[in-house]
Amino acid sequence: MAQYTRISGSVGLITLKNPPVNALSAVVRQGIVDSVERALGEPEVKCLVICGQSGKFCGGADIREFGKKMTGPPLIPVFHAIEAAAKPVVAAIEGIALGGGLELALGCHYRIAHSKAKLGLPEVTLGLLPAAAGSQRLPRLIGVPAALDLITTGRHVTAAEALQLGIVDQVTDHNTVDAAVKFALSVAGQSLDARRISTFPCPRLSNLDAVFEAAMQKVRQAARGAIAPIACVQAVRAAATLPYAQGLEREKELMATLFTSGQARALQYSFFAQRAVGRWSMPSGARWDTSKPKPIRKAAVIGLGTMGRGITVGLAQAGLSVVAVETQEKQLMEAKQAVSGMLERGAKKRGVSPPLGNISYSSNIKTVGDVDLVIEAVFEDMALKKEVFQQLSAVCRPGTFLCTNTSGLDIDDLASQTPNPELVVGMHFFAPAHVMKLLEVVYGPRSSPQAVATAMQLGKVIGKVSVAVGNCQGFVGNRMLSPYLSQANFLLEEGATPEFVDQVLEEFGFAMGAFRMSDLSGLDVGWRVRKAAGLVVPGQPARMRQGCRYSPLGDLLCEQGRFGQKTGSGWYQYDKPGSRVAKPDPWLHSFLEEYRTRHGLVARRIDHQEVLERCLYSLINEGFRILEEGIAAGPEDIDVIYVLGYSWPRHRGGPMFYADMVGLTRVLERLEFYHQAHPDVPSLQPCNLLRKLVASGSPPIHRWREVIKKVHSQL
Ligand SMILES: C[C@H](O)[C@H](C)C(=O)SCCNC(=O)CCNC(=O)[C@H](O)C(C)(C)COP(=O)([O-])OP(=O)([O-])OC[C@H]1O[C@@H](n2cnc3c(N)ncnc32)[C@H](O)[C@@H]1OP(=O)([O-])[O-]
Repeated sequence: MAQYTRISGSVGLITLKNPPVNALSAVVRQGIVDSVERALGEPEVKCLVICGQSGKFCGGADIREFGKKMTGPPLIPVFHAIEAAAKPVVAAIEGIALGGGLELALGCHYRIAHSKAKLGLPEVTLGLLPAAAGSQRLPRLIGVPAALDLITTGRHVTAAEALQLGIVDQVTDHNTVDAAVKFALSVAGQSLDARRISTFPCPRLSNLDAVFEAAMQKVRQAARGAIAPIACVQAVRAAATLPYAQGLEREKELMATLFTSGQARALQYSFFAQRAVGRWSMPSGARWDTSKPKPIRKAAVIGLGTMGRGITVGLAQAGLSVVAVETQEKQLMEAKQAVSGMLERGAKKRGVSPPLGNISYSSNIKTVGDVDLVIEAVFEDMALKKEVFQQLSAVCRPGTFLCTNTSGLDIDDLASQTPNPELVVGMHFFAPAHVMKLLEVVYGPRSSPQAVATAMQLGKVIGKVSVAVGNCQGFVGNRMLSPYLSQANFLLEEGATPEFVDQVLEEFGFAMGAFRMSDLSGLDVGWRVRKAAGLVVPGQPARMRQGCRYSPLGDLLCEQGRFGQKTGSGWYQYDKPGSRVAKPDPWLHSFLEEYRTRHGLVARRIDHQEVLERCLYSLINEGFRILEEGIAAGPEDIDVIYVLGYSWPRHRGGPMFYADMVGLTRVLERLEFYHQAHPDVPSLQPCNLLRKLVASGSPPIHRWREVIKKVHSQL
């Protein structure tokens, strides 16, 4: 709702009330209409102030209403009524003014913001564009280049930057409503003709076409197939080239193409999925709201390689006291320098001083005796990790949580090295650890709900989106990646090239296809994992392991020292070791031909559809197995992991959402088709849960948890 009160005798105060972010739901919109009418009708009232309850102005349109039948007054006429008002209307912006919230403020005649407020038009991140005249008013107020930047990126700006850009008229450190009331009284009775933004001419640009061509090129490159950023550029162009009313029509047309698009649904699903994963649960029944986390004030990081350094930076930046341990003196000095550098660069970007004092460095593991939680990040070797856990059990005080950054080793096996396995969980960070948003929190069968709650809470404190998953080889992300990469290798055996497979996957929206990604992370990483799993042993049949098809292509490249970017060659050729520009490698093409001949394989023509379906459906099928086993509680967990950790294109929602969009019947049919052609590839054999979902009429994704619960209760 929107509450109307009269204050200071002649000020009409309208307070938006719709927790948690005062979104512009139908009721709130109607409340604004009624309150503005009332204030304009009361002669005593000389001016109006609009604010939001609980220190938040407005989070925009109510996303929960999207996809439902529209009720209540539409936003544009509401904002026009405010702009047309004969009495000054001042927006008192506290906390947030985002999307429709900022558009409401742009409809007002003046904007006063608190210094801590964040403002922006993030609609593009939801697959939309600012559709309450924001794409027409903002360019008129701040100019085309600045408006293009804010609208195509959706980034939030601080109050200080908003003042500098001209979005707000004043910034205060004090009570914003009081400041707005004082300001409103000071301008009451003055002409408002120069304050109605929709009447402003859009600032002219001598190189208008060049500006828009550059903007369009930039968004097309970054979009990877997303359509909203392109529509955003077109809407701002309308503002720069058309009269306001026509521009508004264009905005409406463009929004209509986006609103019902699959991409908008995928991005809004992703928005809520990232919030839903915080409401975690375990098969034991333990849940986010019944398990109390322990506060972590002091933490330790063991092993200061690339991951350990990033984790240390993340903890220190979040204000924790950190003990950073590296037993190799030389490595310790290098790490200290690297960490300090990362902290200084981060602090400079945020305009704060670097928290260098939060970290103490040591080469002696005995110095972690008084910490609340330890994150082990040593080399990915089980024997070494077990040794570290034994040492930690000896030096840490009782109750210290012991966490490991392993990317797929057995958490419970590590827990067995300690007297308190209930205090052991996995905290799987993604490189670079101080940048990537995702944190996979992995619980073993003996991990306590409090240990999970503590790790999830710590993830939130250091700015991560944490997802709680069960212990299994490769956890969720890497486990699903394995069939995806196997299919990519099998496709090479059958006639495809790395360039073709990668092109198909990058057109789908991945930042990098399977082979460019492997070259980046290093082919030797997977080789070590396969060796540890006993898959690379001389004397085994070349292309079979335990009765299943196996491709030794990656092993053969590693045996020749082709580890990817780091060695200057892998699936692609690079100018020199460390170079990032992948070039097709004639040597690899002849190697593949020779390999096929040696194994009696005949290359055949493989099309886009087959590459996409075999790589993605085998990955999705593994996702269904993970849901069936209860390793992930719901499809949202898997989708958030893939969007934030494995560059699954956000505008496709995630693997499970994509399966829902394609249609489960189709996914099942295609898996059956490919499994029939490749009976020795178990990852193509449709998972029972998928069959059950199809048999129960392929319910929409938000109802899968019910079917999963039923399946678990029958187990
Ligand atoms: C016409 C117009 O042009 C168009 C078409 C539009 O306007 S489109 C809409 C444009 N607006 C946005 O893109 C802003 C989206 N929101 C955010 O970016 C963030 O939420 C936040 C505002 C910066 C707060 O972050 P937070 O970290 O403090 O808390 P939270 O956990 O994120 O959010 C707290 C709770 O609020 C819910 N929530 C947040 N914003 C919401 C919104 N706009 N509508 C409905 N619910 C919303 C959210 O789901 C969560 O619920 P629950 O999980 O507790 O049940």
